[in-house]
Amino acid sequence: MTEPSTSRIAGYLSGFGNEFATEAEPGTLPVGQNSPQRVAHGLYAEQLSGTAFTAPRSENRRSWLYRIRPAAMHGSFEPFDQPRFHDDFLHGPVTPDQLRWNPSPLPEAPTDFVEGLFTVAGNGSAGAQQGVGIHVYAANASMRGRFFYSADGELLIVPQQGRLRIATEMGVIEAEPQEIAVIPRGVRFRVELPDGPSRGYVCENFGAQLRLPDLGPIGANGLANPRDFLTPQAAYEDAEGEFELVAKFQGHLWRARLGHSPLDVVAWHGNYAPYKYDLRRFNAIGSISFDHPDPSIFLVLTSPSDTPGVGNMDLAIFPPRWLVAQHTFRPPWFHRNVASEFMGLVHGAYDAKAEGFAPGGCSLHNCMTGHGPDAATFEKASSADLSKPDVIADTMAFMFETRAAIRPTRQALDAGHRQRDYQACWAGLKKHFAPPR
Ligand SMILES: O=C(O)Cc1cc(O)ccc1O
Ligand SMILES: [Fe+2]
Repeated sequence: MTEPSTSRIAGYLSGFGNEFATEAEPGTLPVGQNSPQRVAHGLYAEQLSGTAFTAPRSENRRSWLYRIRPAAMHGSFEPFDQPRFHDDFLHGPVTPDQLRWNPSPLPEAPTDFVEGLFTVAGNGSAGAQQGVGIHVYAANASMRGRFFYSADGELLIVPQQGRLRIATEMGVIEAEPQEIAVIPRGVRFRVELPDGPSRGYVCENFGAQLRLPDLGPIGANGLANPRDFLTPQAAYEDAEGEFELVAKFQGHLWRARLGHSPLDVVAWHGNYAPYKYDLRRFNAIGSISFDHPDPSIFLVLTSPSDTPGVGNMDLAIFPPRWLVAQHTFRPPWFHRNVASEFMGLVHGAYDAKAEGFAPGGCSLHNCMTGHGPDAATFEKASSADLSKPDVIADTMAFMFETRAAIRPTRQALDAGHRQRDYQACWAGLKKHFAPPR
C-alpha cells in the first residue's frame, strides 16, 4: 500500500473563527445553499457541527464538507490497544505535592503520534463535557494508513521538538515548535513527522471550545491578534486501500477498517475548522511601572466555564519580553492559586526556574499548592540591578490552567522521568528574617 499524499497544499486562510469558504477544485461549493439535490463533481454533502444547532449565533460552530465519500462509510469499531492514552483520572492518588517531569524519552521502536501519546493528568470527563486531558507525545514515525479523531474534545497540540504535518479532512497544517495547532472535536487527521523523532504536549479540551479572551481595558488590539490564526485551505486525497480509523470515544480508543482515505473533502465552508497560531506573534503586555503582573496578562486562548471569568481551561504563554519594573522582584512571585497549573517548556529557560525545568519537561502545581521561584532564582533576582532592563530572550513556556484540580495519572506518577526530588529546588531558600529591635 502506498501512502497517499495530499493533492494540493495551498496557503492558509487567516482569522479566528471566521466563516471560511475554500475549494481545492473550482466550482465545488454550492452557491446559495448547502445541500443541493446533486453536489458538483459527484461529491457528497455532509454537515459537521461543533455546537448545538440552537447555540447562540456568536457561539455557533458548524461546517459543510463536500467529499468523495461520507464519513459514515467504515467498518464497525473494535477496541484499540493503546493503554497509555486515556482519561482515567479518577483512580490515581491525587497528591498536593509539587510535581515535575524531565522530557519524555523519545521511543526507539517505531511509534506514531497516536501510539506515542501518554496521558499525564487531567480532570473532568468527556461525558461531563468539562475538564481536560493533558497528554505528552513522543513519536518517531509518521502515521501510515491510520487516521485519528477525538470525539471527546478538541485537541490543542503544542509541538516541542520536530515539526508536525497534520493532514486533516479540511486541509493541511504544518506546525513547528513555538506554534500551536487546534484540531476540533471529530475532525479526522493523520500526523506526519518530517523531522523524525518528535515530542510535544496535547491538551484535550472536554469543555467549551477555545476562543480568544476579551481584552477589557487593553483595548481592541494586543495579546493574540485574530488575523494571526491560520486555517488550512481545502486539500484532498482520492485514495483507496486498507486504512484504519482510530477514534477516542468516551475515554477509550477504538479502531475501524476504512477502504479509502477519509481526507477526501474537496471543498468546505463554515466556521468549525482546525487552525494554527505562531506563539511568537503574541503581543506581550506587561508592567512598565512596578510589580510582576498576574499571568492572565499572557492569556492566548480560553475555554470558558459556566461561571463568568472562570476558565474551564486557559492557555497562557511566557514569551520573550523585557522586564523593566522598578523596586520590584521581577520574576514570578511565590504564590498559591485557586486554579491548577500544568506547565511545559517549548524552548529556552523559564524565568522562575534557574535549573531543572528542561525543554520538553513539565510541571504540575495544583490548587493551593505553594510554588514560585527556586532558591537560585530568588537569590539572583533579590539583588539584581534594577536600573537596567532585563531581557528574557529565546524562551517559550506555556501553562494549561484549569478551574478544577488536575489529577495526575498513575503512569505519570510512576514514570522514571518524574523528578522525585523536585521540592529540593526550594530547600535552599534561606531564612532572612531579622526582627526590628
Ligand atoms: O507558577 C508559574 O510559574 C506560573 C506563573 C507565572 C507568573 O508570572 C505568575 C503566576 C504564575 O502562576
Ligand atoms: Fe503558578
